[in-house]
Amino acid sequence: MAETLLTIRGLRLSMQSFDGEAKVLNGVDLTVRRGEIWGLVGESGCGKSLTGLSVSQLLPSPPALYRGGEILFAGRDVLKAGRAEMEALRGKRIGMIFQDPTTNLNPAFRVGEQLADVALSAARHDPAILDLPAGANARSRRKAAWRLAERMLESVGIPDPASRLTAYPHQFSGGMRQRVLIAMALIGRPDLLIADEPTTALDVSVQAQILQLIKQAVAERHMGVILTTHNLGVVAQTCTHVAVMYAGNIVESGPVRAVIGSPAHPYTRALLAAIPRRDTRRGELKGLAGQVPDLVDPPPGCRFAPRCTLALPACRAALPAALEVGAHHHAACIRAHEPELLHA
Ligand SMILES: Nc1ncnc2c1ncn2[C@@H]1O[C@H](COP(=O)(O)OP(=O)(O)OP(=O)(O)O)[C@@H](O)[C@H]1O
Repeated sequence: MAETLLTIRGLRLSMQSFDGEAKVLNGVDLTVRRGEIWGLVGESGCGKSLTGLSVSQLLPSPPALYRGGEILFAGRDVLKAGRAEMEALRGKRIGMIFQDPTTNLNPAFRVGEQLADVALSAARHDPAILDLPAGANARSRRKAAWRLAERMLESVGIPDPASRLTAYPHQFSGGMRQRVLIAMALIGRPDLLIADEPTTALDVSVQAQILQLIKQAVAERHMGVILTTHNLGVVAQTCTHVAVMYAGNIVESGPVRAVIGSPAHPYTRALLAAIPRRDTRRGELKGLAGQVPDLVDPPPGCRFAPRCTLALPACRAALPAALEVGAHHHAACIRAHEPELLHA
């Protein structure tokens, strides 16, 4: 089995708000190995982004308050890592791509400068990135970083990369800016890539190209990826594994084929049933009946129980444990072993 990169165990996170403490992650467990692309999927507000932001430790505290659990990466619990250590991990071993490329590129600087800066910062932790002899001076380091930036732009399919390095972000289309951000996230050769809704703002054909780039990067570099998305079509097309989140819990997880082909949790089944067949953005989640619960005062036991047509009194008594329903396939539902019922 491939090397484990990330283990999240029992992660509990609260966010302070005017109404009180919202219990936004309620014991999240997730393991990512090299070569795996994990889709984190679920309705808006279920905790997908906060899971990714917790791994990269990008949430200010307050409002974020970690109430338990651990996030093991590179032999370290990142919840206990200091600021400098986290900056080193983010610069080098964890790459990140976010939904809106405009907010992550500085409009005042040329794209090449921004890429070269990231390369130089990553090279502080891994000098091999610049492929220079030891003791190279600052000028040669800057030149090498610029050359690397050009190669990275080329690798993400930006035509005429040498001249594009001197352009400003506003001179790129949305899809091209997202490619630049992928280049930026990959330039430090990360082991883990966290891509938070990387294609939501893009049109369907550009979306497919960007997802293909992520798949290609995984094949070439053998990274692990966490990809958050509302779109089960994106998961089916891109991911090797999927974790379905509901109100701060992973309710079902496993290989994509198993989860989408034989969903064992009523929430996963409801999500799949809610995909409109003729939608051009196939796989986009539409609203389900009922609402995601208030997380300041969440329902006891299974948080999906108030919306679940199969709920029993026992579902409201305790948070259900994840049951194995197939090879590496788990569902946190006390009725997960009742296939006749679930497939009724
Ligand atoms: N800065 C914050 N302060 C208070 N609550 C927050 C903050 N950020 C997120 N939350 C709450 O935490 C919960 C989970 O948010 P998160 O952004 O992880 O959801 P998500 O599944 O990524 O949703 P989306 O798909 O809309 O991005 C939501 O109820 C949200 O309102």
